[in-house]
Amino acid sequence: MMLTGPSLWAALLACISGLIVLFWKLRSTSSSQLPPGPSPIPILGNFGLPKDFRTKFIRWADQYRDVMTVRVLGMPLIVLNSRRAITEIFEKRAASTFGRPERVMAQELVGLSEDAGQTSDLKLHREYRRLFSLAMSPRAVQAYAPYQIQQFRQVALDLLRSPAGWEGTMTRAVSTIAYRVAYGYDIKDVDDPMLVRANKAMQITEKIVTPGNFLVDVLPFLKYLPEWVPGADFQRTAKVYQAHFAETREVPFRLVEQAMADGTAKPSFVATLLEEHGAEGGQYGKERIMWSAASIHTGGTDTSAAAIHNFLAAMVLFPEVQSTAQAELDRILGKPGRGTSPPTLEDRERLPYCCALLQEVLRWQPVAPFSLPHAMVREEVWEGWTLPKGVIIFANVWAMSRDERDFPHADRFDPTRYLPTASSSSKPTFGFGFGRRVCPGQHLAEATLGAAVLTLLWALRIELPAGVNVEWREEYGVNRPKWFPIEVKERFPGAREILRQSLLQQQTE
Ligand code: HEM
Repeated sequence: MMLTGPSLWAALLACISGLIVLFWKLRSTSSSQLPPGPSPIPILGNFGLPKDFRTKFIRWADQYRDVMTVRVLGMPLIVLNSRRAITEIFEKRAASTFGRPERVMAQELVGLSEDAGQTSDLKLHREYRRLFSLAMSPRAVQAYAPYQIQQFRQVALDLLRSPAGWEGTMTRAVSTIAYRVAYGYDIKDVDDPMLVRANKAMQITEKIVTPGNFLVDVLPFLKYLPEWVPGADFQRTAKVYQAHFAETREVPFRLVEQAMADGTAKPSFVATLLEEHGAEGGQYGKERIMWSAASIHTGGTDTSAAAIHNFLAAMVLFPEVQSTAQAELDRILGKPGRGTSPPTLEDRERLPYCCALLQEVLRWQPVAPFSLPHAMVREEVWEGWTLPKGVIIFANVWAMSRDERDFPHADRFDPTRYLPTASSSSKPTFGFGFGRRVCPGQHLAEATLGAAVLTLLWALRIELPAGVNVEWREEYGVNRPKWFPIEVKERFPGAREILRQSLLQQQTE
């Protein structure tokens, strides 16, 4: 918490008033018909941060079925446990469930209420979604395919040289893709100030959206304290953060403007929108374009990197799946060797097993096991249960990914579940969220994952050293494995040389 030093009177008063507000809210919500749920542990609620919280959420989903209420610090949270509830509540009642939770520090004080992923302002959110649908459509993202492929050819070479560095190598590749897509900017290396600034912005975001880091989120009226009051140092911190976010948005945007003026701009999200709507951004204005471009790095980096880390874990834990995918590559593209070229994203449509493998990565270890929280913007009643205005509501994606009715032997990594057959067309995919908030970067993300899957499987054989276990981080947010050692070999003699040559050739094109 950022309340330190001689803040004590203010804090004490704040705490007492806060508790009154909390209990008042609690009383008023508990009098309505909330969905059933596990009995709350007084004050702490259901989240004593149990080690096995995922198992708990599966058990609760079995017990309470479609929709349940869990309580954190006595406050109710609604959880949707089934596809039926998601269709009925997140999709059919999307206008009521599209909000985001209120976060005083992040949104009001740091100013992220204008952020595409955080705003609950209907008009603003619509504008962002229109910008994304223009410049992130399946067609628009095709322009970035060569660059995505190029990045993963480099990743394959880096893995051969330094397998232990896989986490950083893959994360750097997706950050680089994000900057190229957003601004046409090529990140030079890990010390590139553009990347350092963006990574710091991501760290700040994580800090300010994590519940419990700032007392002002629990006791919102503290936001009225002027910054000179002892203990109100969060006000100064908020200003520093706000300035950092503004710089992160503005510096690369100005570079695109300059490059467009010089006639040297590369294709990018910002360049596309400024070309389409004029230098001032037309009906949207520059500000909206600036904010939406910034969310490509914030929304797309950690998530895409985690999905690729999960892919790597699947390949070493299920080597027979790795072999089957490689057999498909060889059958369709021809035996690799001298005179052949690595796959491109256009090959995806001829490679159903590799595409199914990608979907299975997102099911087997969903990147966001509880998706992102939405908030009710108005009250709804569903099957007799009240979903009150203002309440946080989220999807139990983890339990759905482990539902044996949809996915027999759900812990097994089995791409055949998603092969294009009559029965697989009804298999749920839920890795990218729901309703009006569904991830606008899905097509870009799938192409990035596709580039990783095709390139790495074509060039490399990746294995787990004997006796090594793969474990997952027990976090509520992004789901990814802990670091583990890997062994990486060329899958055929000359793979390294072909990758190098293809990169040289791409540079001259
Ligand atoms: C494998 C990679 C990715 C995964 C698994 C993923 C997943 C998600 C999920 C679960 C949500 C929340 C949806 C909801 O609230 O219902 C989301 C939202 C979002 N994602 Fe992604 N995402 C990925 C990549 C990307 C990329 C590449 C971008 C770049 C444009 C992006 C931009 C966003 C934005 C801006 C939002 C907020 C949308 C809104 O609130 O309206 N994501 N994503």
